[in-house]
Amino acid sequence: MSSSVQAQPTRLKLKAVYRLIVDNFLAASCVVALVRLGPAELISCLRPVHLFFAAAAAAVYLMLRPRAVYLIDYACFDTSPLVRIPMASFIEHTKHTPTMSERSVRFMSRLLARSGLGEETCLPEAHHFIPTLEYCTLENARAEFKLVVFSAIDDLLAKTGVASDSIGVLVLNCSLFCPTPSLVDIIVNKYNLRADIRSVNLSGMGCSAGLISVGLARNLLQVVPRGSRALVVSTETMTPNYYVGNERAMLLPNCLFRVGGVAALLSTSPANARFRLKHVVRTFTGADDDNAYRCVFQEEDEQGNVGINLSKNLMAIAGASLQANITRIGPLVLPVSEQLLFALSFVARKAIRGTRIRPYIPDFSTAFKHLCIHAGGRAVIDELQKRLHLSDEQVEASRMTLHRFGNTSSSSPWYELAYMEAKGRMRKGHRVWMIGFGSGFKCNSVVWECIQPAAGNTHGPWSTSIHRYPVDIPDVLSQ
Ligand SMILES: CC(C)(COP(=O)(O)OP(=O)(O)OC[C@H]1O[C@@H](n2cnc3c(N)ncnc32)[C@H](O)[C@@H]1OP(=O)(O)O)[C@@H](O)C(=O)NCCC(=O)NCCSC(=O)CC(=O)O
Repeated sequence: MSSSVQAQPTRLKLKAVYRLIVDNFLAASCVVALVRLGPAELISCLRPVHLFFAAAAAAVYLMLRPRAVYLIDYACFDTSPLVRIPMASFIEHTKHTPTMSERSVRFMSRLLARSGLGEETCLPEAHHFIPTLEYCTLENARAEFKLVVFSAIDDLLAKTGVASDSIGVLVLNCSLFCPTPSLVDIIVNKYNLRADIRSVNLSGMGCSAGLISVGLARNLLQVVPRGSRALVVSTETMTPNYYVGNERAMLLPNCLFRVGGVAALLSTSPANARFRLKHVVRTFTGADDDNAYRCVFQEEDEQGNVGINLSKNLMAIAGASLQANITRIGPLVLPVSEQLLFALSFVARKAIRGTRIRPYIPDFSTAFKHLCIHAGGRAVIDELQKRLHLSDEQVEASRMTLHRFGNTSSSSPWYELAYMEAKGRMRKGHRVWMIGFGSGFKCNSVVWECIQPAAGNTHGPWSTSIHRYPVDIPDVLSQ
């Protein structure tokens, strides 16, 4: 025991030296070569043709490279205490739902105690009435959507001082509510947006769609006039999604999903921008794997009650899809030293079959300062923490967001970003990794680099509660 504790600092020191050497190898070799050549010899080596090709290559690169995209700002829906659902109220409420058995009520009560959700998460107004299903109307669903999304957009426009008629692109994702006219039409109508706006409404794409929206907005910004603005809205409308049957896998979403939403403003102009978009990486594992495809599945139970069936395999599938995602994002973000170790372990595992060489898990703290992992559920965060060898601090924003807001679907990484900012932990140059998971099965990543941290925690979803966080979250709440 004591020798392993002593070995730990030595190993860390050795790793630091290894990184220093490997990560600076190329730069150091260039400097040595230049010093050995000397300036006179260097100039004599250069011919006009070299300069011509260098200038031509630079010109082609400048013309063809994609435009940089910036995040001007974002605003998360600040959930109102009026629609708060303490656990006791939730359980009391389900007891009055005649189609739910006593066994189901006990099951949900047990799940809630272990879910990692706190007492301040919010459900839409309709879910506070009995019998709930009678209030889950189209009109109430639209009202919930408008409350969440208009509040977030109003905050965003007020924060940025941007006029709504300067928005040229609108991308919205909401998985389970897809009325006609569409949700983007509701926004265009309310804010009197331009007649030539390029608008896209994504539905049925699950919790990872918020990051798909960011990627889509980035792509659309490449083909509209330079400096245009894109409004990205991510939300889930809970009103029509109250499951009243007794299938355990379909009762789970009732316990986990809560109200939330975000509006974010992107642009190809860096003016007043707070973050720069570095990478968007999408991976999809549902093509040849029915388990992955079906692991978040909307369906009817035997009594015809519609709900979302969450498979018990979800954690394993999320882990595998994360593996696919980091294999693609790793080379884009990790320093050479980490990539080399990853490649060596990969080759060793392939070459020496039958031996138990564990795959090398890169140290992502060398690439990112902050992680925003979709707050899908306690077990999902546990799985990711284990897979990526993350510290408690690295998953703090995710656990605290789950505790304070519940699983708000595609907007959850934004509540986590807001958490980090409200804590005053963001600095210029810090890199943020947002990871989203969702039905399909998809794992998507977005990387931001901070240009300008938030001025303070006077406004936003955490403004009234951040002083109470982080909180200790026991495995099981005493009941
Ligand atoms: C709900 C939990 C907090 C419960 O934690 P526990 O430590 O108690 O876990 P556990 O596995 O022992 O589960 C407790 C009891 O619930 C049952 N149970 C758990 N998961 C179940 C499931 N999917 N279907 C049916 N039953 C299930 C177990 O059998 C057990 O019952 P018994 O005790 O009788 O044996 C955790 O399982 C969790 O976080 N699960 C992940 C939730 C999830 O899938 N989130 C992703 C949402 S989808 C998403 O975010 C993306 C998208 O929608 O696109």
